[in-house]
Amino acid sequence: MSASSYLPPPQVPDANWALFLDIDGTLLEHAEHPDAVVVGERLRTLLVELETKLDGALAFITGRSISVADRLFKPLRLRAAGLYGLEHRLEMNGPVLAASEPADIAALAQEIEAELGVANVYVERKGPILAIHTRAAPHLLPRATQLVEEALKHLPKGYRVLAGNAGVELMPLQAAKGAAIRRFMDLPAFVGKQPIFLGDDTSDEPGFDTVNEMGGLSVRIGPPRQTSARYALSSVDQALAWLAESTGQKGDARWSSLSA
Ligand SMILES: O=P(O)(O)OC[C@H]1O[C@H](O[C@H]2O[C@H](CO)[C@@H](O)[C@H](O)[C@H]2O)[C@H](O)[C@@H](O)[C@@H]1O
Ligand SMILES: [Mg+2]
Repeated sequence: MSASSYLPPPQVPDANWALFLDIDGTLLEHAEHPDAVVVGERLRTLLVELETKLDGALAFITGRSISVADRLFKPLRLRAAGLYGLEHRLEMNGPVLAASEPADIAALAQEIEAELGVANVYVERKGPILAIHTRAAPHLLPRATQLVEEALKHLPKGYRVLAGNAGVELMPLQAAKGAAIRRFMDLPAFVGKQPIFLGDDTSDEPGFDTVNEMGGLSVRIGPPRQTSARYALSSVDQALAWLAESTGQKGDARWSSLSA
C-alpha cells in the first residue's frame, strides 16, 4: 500500500479477533539503548485487559528474545514469539521453546564487538541472531552492515542480513514473523479467529502479508511509507490509544506519555 492510501483501522478487537503485537516502535517508544525502554504500569494493565477480552488470543511477535520481553513486562509472561519466531511461548506463563547461540555466531559476535564495541555500538547477542545497534553512532552503520555481510560468506548457508531500526541484524532464514503468526493461529485459543497484527518495521512486513492473506487486519505504526499494511496509526501513542479504546477506555492521543 502506498503511503498516500493509509487508513486508520476500524475499532474492532472483540472476542472474535486474535491480536499480535510487535513491541519496539509499536507498544514502546524507541530509546537510545535496547535496555533503556520504559514499560509503564498502564500498558501492563491494558495488555492484561486485552488478553482477557480476547479469551487468550493475544501474543507478542517480536525480534527480542522472550527472556528479555519477560524482563521488560515483568510480572507478565504473555504468549510470545521471540527472535522473529525462532522461539515461542505458546501458553501464558508456559515454558519457552528457546533458541541457543551456535559457536560460529558467538565467535562472530566477539569479532564484531572487538572492532565496533568500543564506539557506542551495542552488539546484542540473541542466540542465533546478532543485532548490531548503531543508534548512538549512526556513522558506524555502514561498517556494521559490511561486517555482517562479509560474515555471511563464511557462515553455513541459511542466514541473511536484515536492516534493523538504527542497526542491522544477522539471522537464520527461518526467522520470520509471518510464520510465527501462522503457528499461533493453529492453537485452540486462536483457531477460527481473525488475526490483527500491529508492527512498525521492515521485519514486520511478512507479518502484514500473512494477516492480509488470512483476511485479517494489518496495521503499521509510524509515519507513512511503503508497506503491505492496509491500515496505519501514526505513532506509539496512537496505537496504544486505539488498543485502549477497544477495552472501553476513552481515546487519549498522549496515551504512552501518560502511562509510566
Ligand atoms: O520486533 P520488535 O519487538 O519491534 O523488536 C525489534 C528490535 O527491538 C530492539 O531494538 C530496537 O529498539 C531499541 C529500543 O528502542 C533501540 O535502541 C534499537 O535501536 C532498535 O533497533 C531490540 O533490541 C532488538 O533485539 C529487536 O530486534
Ligand atoms: Mg518493532
